[in-house]
Amino acid sequence: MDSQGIIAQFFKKTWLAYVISIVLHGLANLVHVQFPRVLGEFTDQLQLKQLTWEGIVQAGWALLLIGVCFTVLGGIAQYLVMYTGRYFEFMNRRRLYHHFLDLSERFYANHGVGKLLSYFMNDVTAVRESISQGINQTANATMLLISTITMLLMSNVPLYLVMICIVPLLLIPVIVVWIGPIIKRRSMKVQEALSAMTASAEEQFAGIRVTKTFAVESIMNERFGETVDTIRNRQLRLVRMSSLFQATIPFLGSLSLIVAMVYGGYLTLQGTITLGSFVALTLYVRMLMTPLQQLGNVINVVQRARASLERLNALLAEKKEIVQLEDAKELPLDNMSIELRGLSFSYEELAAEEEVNDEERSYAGNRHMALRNIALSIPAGTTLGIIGRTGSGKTTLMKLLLRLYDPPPNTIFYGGQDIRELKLSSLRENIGYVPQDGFLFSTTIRENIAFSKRDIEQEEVIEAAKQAKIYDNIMEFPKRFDTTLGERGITLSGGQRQRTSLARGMIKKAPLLILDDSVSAVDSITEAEILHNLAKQRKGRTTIIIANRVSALKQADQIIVLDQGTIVQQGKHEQLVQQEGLYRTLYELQEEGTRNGTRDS
Ligand SMILES: Nc1ncnc2c1ncn2[C@@H]1O[C@H](COP(=O)(O)OP(=O)(O)OP(=O)(O)O)[C@@H](O)[C@H]1O
Repeated sequence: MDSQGIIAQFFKKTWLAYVISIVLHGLANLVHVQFPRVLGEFTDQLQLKQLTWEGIVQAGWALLLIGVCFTVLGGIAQYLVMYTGRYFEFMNRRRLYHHFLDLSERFYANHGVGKLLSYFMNDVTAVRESISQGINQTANATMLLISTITMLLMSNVPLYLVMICIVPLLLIPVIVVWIGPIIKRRSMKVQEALSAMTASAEEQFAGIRVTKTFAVESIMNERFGETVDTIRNRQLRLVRMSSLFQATIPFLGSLSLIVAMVYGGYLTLQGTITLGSFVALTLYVRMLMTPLQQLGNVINVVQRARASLERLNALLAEKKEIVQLEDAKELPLDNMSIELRGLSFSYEELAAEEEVNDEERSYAGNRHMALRNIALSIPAGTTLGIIGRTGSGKTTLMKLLLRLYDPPPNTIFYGGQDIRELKLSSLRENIGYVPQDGFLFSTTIRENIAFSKRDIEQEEVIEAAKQAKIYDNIMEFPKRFDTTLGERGITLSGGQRQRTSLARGMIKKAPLLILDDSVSAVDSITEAEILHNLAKQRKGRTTIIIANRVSALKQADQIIVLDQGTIVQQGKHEQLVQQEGLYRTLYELQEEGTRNGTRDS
């Protein structure tokens, strides 16, 4: 999307409001520029001693009428633009959120939440301000400029005097061209610093417990202070430039006024122009200063907003990494067998498709492979167990099965169909995935469990809670299933959170269920009960269980052992414990641990 993208779409919807507002601004200013004319005529009549009491009252009413009309028309025009500006925020925050939902796992792995919040808050607001203020003030200032100059030319003031008075104003475009880009650059730096601060604040709040338990408040305070200092320094640099710019424009206006006073005064003394013309001239030149100041302000704000607009457009131009084919197919639910053929994967993006130099190419060749040449068949309705050291690629394999990252073509098949040819919604709706760190939303327990099926019967929610062995805990909470979690409610323990998340996965009764180390935080007895319930519920359905404890995998139809992204052992529990290797080592260590634990107690 080009940099006009956001703005063009917005004006397409709101142009009428802006047209009305500009017309109203025009009318308001046409009325406003009558002010010097009325005063000029008043002065002439006063000097010629032709002024009567009725004349004074009439001039008073005329000025009052001018003031009221200007206020009402200008006020409505301003309201319209401000109102529409708020609509800009609403429209684009929704649009950004929609776009965020489309972005890939890789994008989120590389961008902190704080940074993304900054787009929502700071950048959208900066653009909105520039649109609202920009349009209001530009419309107002342009109309006032045009009408003031027209009135000046139509007045009795000689043309050469008008031309001499406005010479200093001709310097304005030169200054705009010089300072404008500097303001934009400095603004971009401020937005980046704000973004860094939001990201840092988000991280600091998320890690506040670690900070406190390690008693490193002062270090974190200093670290956060640095981000705030950066903002201050950059903002000061921006403010210095903006102020210089904004002060220069009225200064040039004042120069015009000085020329009008000195030269106009001289011509009045000489009798070349009347006193009324002199008053009108000085008032008109004074009147020119307001629109000039407004235009200076607009240019300032617009330059700042351009920096934000560029950031927003760059974000909106961020492409979806996972793309669904036009003729994508449904997941073959009648055959949920899974086949992995020579699957290798690295998180580092493929540089080969882009123009790269030799050094980068050799780096691409040496990419760290999270998975290497995985070949595996999981017949429909069976249970696969996966075990392996930390960082061996277990979660990566699951993310590829969900197509959160794109696997290479012809490497993952569901029922004989390449995963890349399947509809994303069909794939993900039919897979229940219980991740390691079961994130729960700040809503009720019921809504967390029934996350994918909001209108499901309460009995099913209860059944899922019982199967995941969280039911008894829930019944102890004051509002049971209606208990609110998170910020506004209670905090669950790690084990309770994990089991609630497990219930959320189990209630889906999906053709494929993946448990990614989902029972690690429960004791062995509860683990055995959960696995028993799971085996009953999942009979005839494909299930993948990743675990660090051998005990969780004993019943699996087949088990694979991953090490550094490769399958190093494969078979049933009974076979693997007979073989020399990682599985037996883990088994023996864990059995010994259990025996020691039992003896000690
Ligand atoms: N988003 C990512 N970007 C880059 N590298 C990643 C990313 N996620 C994981 N990795 C790397 O890929 C490798 C495999 O990670 P993975 O999370 O699949 O391991 P795992 O077996 O699930 O580990 P654990 O048991 O500790 O959860 C590791 O070397 C890890 O550092």
